[in-house]
Order: sequence, then C-alpha cells, then structure tokens
Amino acid sequence: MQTFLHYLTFPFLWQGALVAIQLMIGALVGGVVIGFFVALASLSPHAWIRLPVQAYIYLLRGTPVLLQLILLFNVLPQFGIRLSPFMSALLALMINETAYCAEIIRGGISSVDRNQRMAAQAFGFSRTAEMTHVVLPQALRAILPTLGNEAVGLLKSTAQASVVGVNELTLRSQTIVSENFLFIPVLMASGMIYVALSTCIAGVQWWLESRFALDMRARRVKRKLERGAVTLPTAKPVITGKSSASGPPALTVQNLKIGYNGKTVLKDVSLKVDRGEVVALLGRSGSGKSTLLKSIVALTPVESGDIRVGGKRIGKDANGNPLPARHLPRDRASSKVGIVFQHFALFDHLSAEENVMTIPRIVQKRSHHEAHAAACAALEAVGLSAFRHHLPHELSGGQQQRVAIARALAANPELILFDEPTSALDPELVREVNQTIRKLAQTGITLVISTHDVAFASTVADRIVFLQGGTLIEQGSPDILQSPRTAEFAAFLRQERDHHLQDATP
Ligand SMILES: Nc1ncnc2c1ncn2[C@@H]1O[C@H](COP(=O)(O)OP(=O)(O)OP(=O)(O)O)[C@@H](O)[C@H]1O
Repeated sequence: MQTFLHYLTFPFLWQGALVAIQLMIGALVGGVVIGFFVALASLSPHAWIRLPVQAYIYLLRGTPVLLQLILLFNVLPQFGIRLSPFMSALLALMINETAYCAEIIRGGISSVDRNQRMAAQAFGFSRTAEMTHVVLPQALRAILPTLGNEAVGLLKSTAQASVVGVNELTLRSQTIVSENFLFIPVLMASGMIYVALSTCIAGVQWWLESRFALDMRARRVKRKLERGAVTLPTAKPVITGKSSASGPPALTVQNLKIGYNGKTVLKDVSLKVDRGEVVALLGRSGSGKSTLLKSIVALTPVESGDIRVGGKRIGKDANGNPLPARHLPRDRASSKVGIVFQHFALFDHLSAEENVMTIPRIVQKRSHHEAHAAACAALEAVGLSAFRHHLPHELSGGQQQRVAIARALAANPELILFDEPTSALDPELVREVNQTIRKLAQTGITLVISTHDVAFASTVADRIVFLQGGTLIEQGSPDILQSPRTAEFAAFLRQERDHHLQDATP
C-alpha cells in the first residue's frame, strides 16, 4: 500500500499524465472545431460536398487509431514533413477525433426541431444567427454527454502514443516497471491517475451539461427574479392600429404554381388581400394552405407565378428572378410579415420573453433595451406578461401559441400569417388563442389565417377563401358559408359540420 501511495505522488508519473492531458485537450479541441465544419459538410444538400466527407468519416472510423498513428508517423517524413513524436501523435489523434466529433455534432444538429429552424428562417434569421441562437444552444444538450464520453475514451487512447515514443503516462509506468518489476503498485498508481483525470472530465461535463439544461436555466432566471435583478421596462402598446389603407395591397398572389418532387400542390392560385383585411383560408388537409402561406415568406420554391407583400416580392429581384439563398434572410427580415405556425415552433431553450426578443434583437438589430421593451409590449398584448420568464415547456399549449403570436407581433408586422394556429391544441385551449386572434383582427392589422374552424372563420374573417386540391375554388364574404356557390365547398362545409357534431356528442 505504501509503495502504491509513493508512486501516486511520483512526479515522473504526473509529468506523463500532463503529456496525456495535453494530447487529449489538443486532439479534442481540434477535433471539435474541425469536426463542426465536417459535420456541416456532411449535412450539405450537395452530394459533391457530402459524399467525400462521409467517405472520410467512414475510413477514419473504420481503422484503428493505432494504425493511423503509426502510418502518419512514418508517412509524413516521406513528404519532407518532420514532426516530433508528440506532434505526430497529436495530429493523428486529432484527425481521428475529427471523424468522431463530426458524427456527434451532426447528431446534435439533426436533433433540433426542424419547425424551430423553419420559424427562424421565416423571420429572417441569417444562417449564422440560426446556427448560433437556435441550433447550437439546443444541439449542445445532445452533444455534451456523448462528447464527455469521447473525451474519456480519448484520454485512454493517448496511451497509444507510446508506440511512436511519446513519453506519456503508460510509457512512463512501463519504464518504471521494467526497472523494478513492481507491476502491481506502479500500474495501480498509474490507473488511479487515469481515474482521477476521467473524474475531472466527468466534472467538467456535468458542469457544462447543467449550464445548458433547461430546468437549471429556468431555476437561474427565477433566482435572478427573486433577487430583483430583472426589471420590467414600461411597455408601449405594440399594436399601432389599422394598417394604412393607402398604397399597394397587403398581399397579391398571381397564378401561383408550386410542386414538390414533380407533384403539383398549388395550381394557378391568385389572391389579393387588402390592407386591414382578415382572410380565412379553408380547405381539407393537404389542399395546399400551408404551402401557400410558406411561399409568401419564400420558404417553398415557386415554380411559376408572382407573390408580392405590400407591392414587394420576397426572395426575388426586381425582374422576378430568385435571389441567391444568402440574400433571403435580409429580404424576409425587411418584409414586415409575421408568421405563426401550427406547432408553435417556439425556441425551446429560450423563455417567453427571450423568444419574443429574438426578432427585434437578432433580426432587426435593435438595442437590447428596445428589444426588451418590444417583447414586454407584445407579451402584454397577448396577456402573458406574468409568464414572460417561463420556458415553453412550462406553458400550456394555448399559452405557447400566444407567445408565438407575441413573437410575430414584435416584428411590427403589416401582415400576419397564421398556419392552423389552433389545430394542435386541446379544445379548451382553442378559445384563448381564437380570442387573441380576434382581438388582433379588431385592431385593423392584415391577417391571413389558415384554419379548419369554420365557426371561428365566420366570426373573424372579412373574406373566406376555399382551396381544394391546390386550386382556389371559391371566395367571398362570410355569407358564402351559408350559401356556398360550388358543390365542392358545400361538401366541405357539410363534412366539417358533421365532424363538429360528432366531436360535440358525448
Ligand atoms: N416538404 C414537402 N415535400 C413534399 N410534399 C409536401 C411537402 N410539404 C407539403 N407537401 C404536400 O403538399 C400537399 C399540400 O400540403 P399542405 O401542408 O400545404 O396542405 P394543408 O392544406 O396545409 O394541409 P393541413 O391542413 O393538413 O396542414 C400535401 O399533399 C403534402 O403532402
């Protein structure tokens, strides 16, 4: 026991541990940084980028790190590159780590809800802002535990650097043993040092995980509130009143044709929405309502036709040619369109207030103070001031959708698109969201609402538009709900009425 304790305090072994730590940290940092870009490349829609990168990952993961290390150590000098054993080992471990980290990061990025990314794009987040504010903070929750395991594995892999003469912990233990043959105390001491280092890695992993855990974050905000560190700015009214009646229509859609994978889903759709008008889009599931709304903010590629918001095309230049993808965020950000999605698409890692602040702060680049005031005003407008520090998972579905409405309002939009805002809600929560939309409609802001709720459409809309199979079949004042002109619309209304009756029957 005494000999074991003696070797545990032996500086010679701890110096070897330091070499192992340097190798591990160097390889991990390099692996994570390069792996991030490799992960992005492996998610590229372009096969010429994706396939070589996937082949690189496949090869590196398929061969032992020891083999890669020896190969690199012997191959580099043949190209005139002479590195020390330490640098060769570091390079080999880093290259190997790149492949593993790329896969871990790719998994983390893929785990982020696609609807949240779509919402960020619809509001005009740049690719970088989407990555840094929406994707990475959430991807990290999935990445960190696996990365912690990877770091522990990597620490142990550093022992393999001894084959090229790096004098790290394992090689130093072997050197001592070759001199005194005291296998057990020396190797046990060496093992204990590895365990101590792994424990430190686990500690760092635990600390990082807790920084990004949603419940810990919520607790931190609540503690700040209890200390009175967060103050509420005076909220100015967010809804400024009726959209100006002058100028071009709020929305014009002309001869719109959209298809997915060769299947046409919108055929020759034309629609004009005046400023201040509330239009309800009705239609069966799959009739193309969401596609129409998404095309307005250039989220879906248009085959032919023209869409203008306030007279301006989104995602197209003055000649109607599609803008390069890198110009889309700026175009969307300046379009003054807010959008509310069926599944809320709130950013899960941000509080209600932070969700709403993202648009004025990140998209419109307003000061923190202004963005905060805009968020408070928008939350007040939807009656959720008291819940502003709640995370989405701490809110009911109806409250989450009202936060999503506040987020759309914070952009000071002239047009708000609602994509079936209540269809993901329990019946008792539908009322509160419908009331919020009704309140908005009364302010004179232009709204286009896709819905299955005929009763709601009849009370909120100035005009009803009915789509079927991607074609605009009928439109007119809410009176057409009582006297539909086409057989298709009459059949739809009958079916909706029957569903409603069935739902109401105990
Ligand atoms: N990304 C996509 N790729 C392929 N097909 C799609 C895609 N998005 C929608 N579609 C198809 O386009 C058609 C119209 O879909 P859309 O979501 O616009 O209908 P909807 O009227 O909004 O339906 P719901 O009321 O169920 O939301 C459907 O047939 C759907 O399967």
